[in-house]
Amino acid sequence: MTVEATLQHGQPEMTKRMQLHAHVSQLQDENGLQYLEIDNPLATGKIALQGAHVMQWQPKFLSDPVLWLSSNARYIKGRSIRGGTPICWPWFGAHPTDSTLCPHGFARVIPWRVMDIDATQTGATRIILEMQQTPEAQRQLSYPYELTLTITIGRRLRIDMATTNLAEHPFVIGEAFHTYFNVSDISNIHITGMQDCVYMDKLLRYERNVEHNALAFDGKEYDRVYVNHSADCAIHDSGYNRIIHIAKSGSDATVVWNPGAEKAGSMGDMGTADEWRKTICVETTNALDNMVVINPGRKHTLSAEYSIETL
Ligand SMILES: O=P(O)(O)OC[C@H]1O[C@H](O)[C@H](O)[C@@H](O)[C@@H]1O
Repeated sequence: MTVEATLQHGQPEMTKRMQLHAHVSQLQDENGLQYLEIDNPLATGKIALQGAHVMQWQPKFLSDPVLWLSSNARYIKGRSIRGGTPICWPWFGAHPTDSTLCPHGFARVIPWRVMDIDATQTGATRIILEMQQTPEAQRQLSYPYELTLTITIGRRLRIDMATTNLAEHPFVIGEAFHTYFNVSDISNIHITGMQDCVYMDKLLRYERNVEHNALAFDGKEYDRVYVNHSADCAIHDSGYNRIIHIAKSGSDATVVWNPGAEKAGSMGDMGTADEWRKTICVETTNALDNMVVINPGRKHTLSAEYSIETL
């Protein structure tokens, strides 16, 4: 299959498969990209090693996936996959001084390597990945650091990203789990946990306002950064009769984004027709007012845990 055909159909063909653990296989696609497929008694999941990108997670007690994955996502070296949980690191949004560098940082398009796989006491699968120090990564950030991601796939999905400063000076990072949740329809949901919080509206030149209500969506683009927001939040979905709970730590901002019809239509990888209506990004973040300073020899961890309550 050619790259063009891959773009059109959204799902690349797998050419190699290798069992790494009782519940984990490693696959390689026709473009040379590697993936992990997880199937344990509690859940199934899929991770792209480019970007340490959780593409799919579905607890076995649920009939609908929790993460949204675009039907025309691109599976190409150096491109981020549209859907799942892209990792934004070491900056969020545009690079502060160099607009030629990858938006949301390079960690989402660099290959990561598997460091360890084990099973937890509850039967979940825990996978530890480390970002590779490729020339492309070094070109964009020259000082020494270590970046690891621990992904735990079970009835809950937990992601912990640890940044260790190996340099002799402090450094500052922006970061996020840019998670695309699967919802029945954007008009069926509301999000709680942001009431009384200050947000910066990216669509109004970062104007600040206070959020008074639960968040609701009318199909127009929505792009807000809730600053100084370290509380948990929840997506209430009256169509799927479920609540997605988002618990977090090491995060002082939350971004909520949906492109709306017009922008989705211009993006090229947001799926066909109204697929954009089936997702909302709720991003566990440190950005803008809440970037993180990491001192030499210190480690900072960003964590999110997603769980589902059926109604
Ligand atoms: O297209 P991407 O680089 O993945 O970014 C997609 C979106 O990510 C975030 O949520 C930002 O707040 C948006 O401004 C941006 O459009």
